[in-house]
Amino acid sequence: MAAVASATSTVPSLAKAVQELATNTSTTPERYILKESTGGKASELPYLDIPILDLSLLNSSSPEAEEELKRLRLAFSSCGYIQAINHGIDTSFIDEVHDVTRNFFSLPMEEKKKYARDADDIDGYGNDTVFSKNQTLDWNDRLYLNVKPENKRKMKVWPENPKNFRQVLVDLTDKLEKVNEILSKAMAKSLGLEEDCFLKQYGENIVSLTRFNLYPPCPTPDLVLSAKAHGDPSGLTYLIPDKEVEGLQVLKDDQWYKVPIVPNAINVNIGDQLEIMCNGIFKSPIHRVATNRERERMTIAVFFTPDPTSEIKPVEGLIDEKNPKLYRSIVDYTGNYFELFQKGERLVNALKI
Ligand SMILES: O=C(O)CCC(=O)C(=O)O
Ligand SMILES: [Fe+2]
Repeated sequence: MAAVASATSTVPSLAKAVQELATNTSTTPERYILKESTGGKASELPYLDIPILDLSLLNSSSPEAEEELKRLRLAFSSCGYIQAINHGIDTSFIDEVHDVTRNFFSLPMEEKKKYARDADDIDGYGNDTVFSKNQTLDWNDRLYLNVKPENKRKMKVWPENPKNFRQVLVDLTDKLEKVNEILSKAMAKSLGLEEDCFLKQYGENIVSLTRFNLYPPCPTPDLVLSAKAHGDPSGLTYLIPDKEVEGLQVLKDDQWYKVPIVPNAINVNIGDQLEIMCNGIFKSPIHRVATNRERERMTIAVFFTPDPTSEIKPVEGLIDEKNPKLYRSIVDYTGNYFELFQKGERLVNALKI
């Protein structure tokens, strides 16, 4: 699920990867079975009409730029998601990202376990962090890596196999950081604000972490989720979706919707910290990941998050007599997020005034 945790697991991590459990195609271990219904079969849910935004226009002075900024504002304030196209990242590079992800997860288990996360850590290869005995677990294996700032990299869990893995991850982060700058400025402009106002709140050292997700087929898809409902604790989240297999679902007006796959698009969603900075104008969407009986799914989620020492608060320019401040300020949102998440609550809501 969500971006980051300073959480420590109170129960040792699972011995078996979901990938290993998935080789038993008839039963799902009890620990993964949801106690409440998912609200209907994934295949029967409607699609969410997520606006497709041309990022090359946002960054231009063309007459269409103004129109695209309006669409950006509308998208982020209604569903909290966009499908970003013309983002400046070549299809051949996205293919390379998919290839290194697939090649890593296809390695023999002993090889992958060389990069296993420690029980009390978040970085590395593993599965759902276990906090309590009755927690329902997510049907997912993941490789979680802090990339920025550089001194937060735990190189012992950075794969050296496939050979180009590390370089691809660093390049992906650099490319998306540029996109993040363009989008953060465009978001500010779309609200009539000074263009650096969100980026400033990221502070000295922007945090970037990547989560490589593997969602193996699941024998009981209607009873199991690959990621429980959550909002991301990030500023913005960039998801490189699987090219063929859907799974992401978004909650809007109390209804779950499927997110369609748009060729070459990157899904971008508002995280909780940007919702606070925007004083609630842009919404951090609740989303989850469904399982699939037949097909494996792989995604790559890149989170950009403010420096944990930076104070996050609603931007002054959005506050006046008619529009009061709606959230209290917070330092280290991410570090405070997980405690409430485990209780089924949201920190972003707890900060509401
Ligand atoms: O894989 C997906 O579709 C979404 C993953 C996600 O929501 C997350 O990693 O926070
Ligand atoms: Fe997420």
